[in-house]
Amino acid sequence: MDATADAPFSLTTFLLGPAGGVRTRTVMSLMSLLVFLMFAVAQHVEVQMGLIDRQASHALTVFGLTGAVLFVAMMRADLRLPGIRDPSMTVLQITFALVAIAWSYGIHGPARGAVISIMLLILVFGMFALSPRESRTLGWLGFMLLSGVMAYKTRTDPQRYPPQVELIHFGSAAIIAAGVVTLSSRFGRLRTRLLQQRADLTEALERIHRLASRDELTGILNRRAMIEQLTAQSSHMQRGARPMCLLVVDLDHFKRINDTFGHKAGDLALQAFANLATRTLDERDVIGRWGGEEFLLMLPETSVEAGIERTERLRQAALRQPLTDVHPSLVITFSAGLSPCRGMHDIDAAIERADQAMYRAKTMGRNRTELAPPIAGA
Ligand SMILES: Nc1nc2c(ncn2[C@@H]2O[C@H](COP(=O)(O)OP(=O)(O)OP(=O)(O)O)[C@@H](O)[C@H]2O)c(=O)[nH]1
Repeated sequence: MDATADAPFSLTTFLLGPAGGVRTRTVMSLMSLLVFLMFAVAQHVEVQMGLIDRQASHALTVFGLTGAVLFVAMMRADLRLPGIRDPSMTVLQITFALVAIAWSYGIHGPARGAVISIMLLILVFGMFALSPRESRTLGWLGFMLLSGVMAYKTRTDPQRYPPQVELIHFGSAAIIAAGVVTLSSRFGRLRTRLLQQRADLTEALERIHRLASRDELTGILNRRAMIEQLTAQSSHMQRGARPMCLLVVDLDHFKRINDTFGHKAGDLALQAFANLATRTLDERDVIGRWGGEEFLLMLPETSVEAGIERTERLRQAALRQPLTDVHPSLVITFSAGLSPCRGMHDIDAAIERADQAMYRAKTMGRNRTELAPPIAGA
């Protein structure tokens, strides 16, 4: 491999352009220039063998090589022609090649049969880059150009292009054109189906990811995704991030809401609380549904004092926002337990401490926050 390929002012970059689209297109156009060069050599040999007229061959060679060099220059300069969106100008390049092929047919005399198969090759290559409509149009264009040259030559040079032979060649060209048209339609359908399948697959993967990480009712993280977040944050702590606080929140007398207003109202209350917490807490805070009417909140890089202050903010916000959709005076309150978490090894223990503090808040009358007792030896 060329070690200088991507260096800022390397020869490769100078000649072929920066790595990426421009370089790929330049290399492709260089390859078609190479094909035109090979044709020029082949024609030269045919001239030597007396099969082609020297002047006619010369004119075609100049036409082919000039065009191919121009395409290389346009690709290298990333030049866009007005009205052509495709930076490779595939339609234009193939049209140019088809004109050269038809011209070549007109000068090749006895060796002209081979020219028809080269037209097929060009059209089949085009199918991979073009839309079915473009492929079909170019298929017909190639056929028309060849037929035009055949008709012209049978009139002007019937000795070398006898009508009977040209009829057979015309039939071959017609079969090729019909084949290209049919194949391009099938190929187009296949491509559309593949694109659709890819879009479906991407959507299904996104859905699976959502289902695997989100709580279906509230849309916040589920327990599994919450554990992942806790693990990620504690590894940040290992790399020097400040300690985090964990908060266990349990909605008060939730059974009563269900029993009084129905299960659907209970669901609404859970959604309302999840929304409120997401809106009220800091952007970096993460909330997950831990189970039933219990939530776990992770407050990264947060001191105990700041954690208490944030929990209080949430509690006050809940008091100010009655669940009017269910009942005008229905207010959700919660009991919470807060505990600092010292790292990866402390996650389970910190959740347990916060849980116990939350139960203490329940026994102390609910609608309050309790702090877990300091950790022995910390
Ligand atoms: N509507 C609804 N209810 C749920 C859901 N998950 C759990 N619950 C209900 O939440 C209630 C929890 O009741 P309890 O554990 O007795 O607690 P509580 O009534 O909140 O009382 P305290 O926690 O002591 O304040 C039960 O009635 C569960 O059925 C849910 O997804 N939707």
